[in-house]
Amino acid sequence: MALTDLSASPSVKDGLAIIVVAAGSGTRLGYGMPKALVPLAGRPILGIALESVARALPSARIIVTVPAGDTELSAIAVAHGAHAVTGGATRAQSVACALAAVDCAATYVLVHDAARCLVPARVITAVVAALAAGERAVVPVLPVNDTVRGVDAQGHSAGTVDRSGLRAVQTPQGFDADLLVDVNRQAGLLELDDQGALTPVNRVADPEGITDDASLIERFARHVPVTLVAGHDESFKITRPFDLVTARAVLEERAHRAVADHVAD
Ligand SMILES: Nc1ccn([C@@H]2O[C@H](COP(=O)(O)OP(=O)(O)OP(=O)(O)O)[C@@H](O)[C@H]2O)c(=O)n1
Ligand SMILES: C[C@](O)(CO)[C@H](O)COP(=O)(O)O
Repeated sequence: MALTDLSASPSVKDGLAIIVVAAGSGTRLGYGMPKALVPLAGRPILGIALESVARALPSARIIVTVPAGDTELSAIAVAHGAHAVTGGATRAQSVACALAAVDCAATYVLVHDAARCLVPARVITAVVAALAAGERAVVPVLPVNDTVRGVDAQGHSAGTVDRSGLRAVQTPQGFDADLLVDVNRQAGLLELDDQGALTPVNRVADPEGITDDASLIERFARHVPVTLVAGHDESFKITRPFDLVTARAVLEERAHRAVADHVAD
């Protein structure tokens, strides 16, 4: 399918920056290296994530967060035309580090997990299209597939939760750039230094309950609606070892499809 390069459209061009957060340690994956460096079908997760982003947004500026002291992920970022910055102790702090490095010309900022490296282009373009249409905070979501149950302090069931009103949240999440900077400042994740430049604040912990970027909007800019768009099964986050099995299967399926499409042409 030919995709329109939304990042080259007059309303979006020059104004779109995408932050790819890759500074996590990957503890739950258990490879003893940053998750974004773990190979998937012979290529590091970060490289695959950056290719997914570039397929949808060939003209966008990309900022990648990397762990302190890293050289390998930075080299991958630079090889893909992105800019690498050292991230923070938590995901939210890493986003703040990247925001401080986004130049002030940005109108829109997308924040994407490197760990969701197989995100289809159509999800990214749906987020950008919603921003270009005037939405200020956009989140891709999926319905919840399983029955969801609460647990009490003893570990017993506290009853079934009505999942018809629940959605599982993915990335990239898209924002009006000024709004995202503003809520990061209100949350104490960013501040202005003596020269008036945005600087990340080293914190012991994140503000409570802030697990994604849109939570900051809901906490600190309640008047701004968070718009939901359709996510995708293939945007799942590689978190535990079994997710690598799924990711390999997705890549194999895509390779088969590409061969079949080529033969049919
Ligand atoms: N200090 C951090 C923590 C996380 N991330 C990024 O945020 C995304 C989602 O985080 P998660 O899946 O929790 O990654 P890790 O923190 O690496 O995983 P774990 O909790 O298992 O260590 C990942 O792309 C990760 O690299 C980041 O940039 N900086
Ligand atoms: C931001 C996120 O991908 C939304 O689902 C997710 O919350 C990040 O993962 P974490 O395990 O909560 O750090």
